[in-house]
Amino acid sequence: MLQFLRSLPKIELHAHLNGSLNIDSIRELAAKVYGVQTKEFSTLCERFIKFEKGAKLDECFEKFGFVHELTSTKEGLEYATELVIRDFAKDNVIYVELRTTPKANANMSRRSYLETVLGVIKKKSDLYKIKVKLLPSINRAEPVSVAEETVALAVELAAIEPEIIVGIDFSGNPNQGKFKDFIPVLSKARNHGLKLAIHCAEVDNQVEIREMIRFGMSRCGHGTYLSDSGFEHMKEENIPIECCLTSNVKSGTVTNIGAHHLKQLMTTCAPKVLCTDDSGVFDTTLSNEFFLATESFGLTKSQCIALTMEAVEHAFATREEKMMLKMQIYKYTRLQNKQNEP
Ligand SMILES: CNc1ncnc2c1ncn2[C@@H]1O[C@H](COP(=O)(O)O)[C@@H](O)[C@H]1O
Ligand SMILES: [Zn+2]
Repeated sequence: MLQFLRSLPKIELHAHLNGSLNIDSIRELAAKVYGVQTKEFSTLCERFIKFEKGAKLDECFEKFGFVHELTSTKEGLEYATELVIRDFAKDNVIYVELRTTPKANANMSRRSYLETVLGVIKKKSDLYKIKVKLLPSINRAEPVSVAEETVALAVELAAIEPEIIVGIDFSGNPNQGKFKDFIPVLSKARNHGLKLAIHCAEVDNQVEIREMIRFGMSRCGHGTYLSDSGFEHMKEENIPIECCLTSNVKSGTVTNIGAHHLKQLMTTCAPKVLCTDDSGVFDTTLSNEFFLATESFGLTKSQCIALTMEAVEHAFATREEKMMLKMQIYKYTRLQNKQNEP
């Protein structure tokens, strides 16, 4: 099964750039760009992917600082972006939507941050035979003024690269910031044609969940604490829940894999996609997330293929791109069927 899942051409719709750098790539990045190969660094790397039982979501957010240091220079960010693209491609992901929060520091403005990531996507996608889109992220823990700058940049750059910048991600620590404050800036993004992927119901805040549902979104990140009527609403509106199994379990928002809402989404035939969230921090791959789903919920190979096709449907891609992706998946499944013929 694992071999089948690794070779299956896959679609990744929920991946944070800085969270997707796996431990080997972090070491590679540190060595190549900064020449770091000390023992202390190795200890930091090991601590990075270690989660104590009963970890809290807040602890995850402290981990990002480690990678953010390594991507705080243009060179570091460039190489990190390439490594993340390479690693998804290695796992046979044929289409990935990367999301990332533009950060300003002494080395880069938010504009140059986004332009740097965009530049690498343009230069490297063909090399790794993977289609890459970019969703600039709004970090809800930061002031609204930062979100306004991010959306203004996204709108401007999307006009130049409409095939790459296709939406906005609303993320960050759900225990910080108020969704309501971001409604005007998110509306602006939507009015300019950008799709919205919103982290919604990652924690149990029913007032905010209702505000988000009322506002609307193209895709829902996590959806863990949606009420029954919330789940129904998402189904009626054909809004998929981006399910991130390992992320939810390791960060403690879901008590154990068996309790994950993917099970309910499967039984009710509600729209859903399987994603990694932060494959580096949570030490996983998309193949691994599928494998977990097969082990925990008994998903068959054909259900995994159907889930992949469903992800194509919900991708922020053009009709032509979706056709191409479906063809690639179909080709693989036909080959599999042939090989299994007696
Ligand atoms: C675990 N669940 C999650 N919930 C909410 N936001 C998350 C997240 N995982 C990651 N991020 C958001 O993505 C950033 C890292 O990637 P970038 O620096 O933007 O590339 C985090 O700092 C956080 O803002
Ligand atoms: Zn996320």
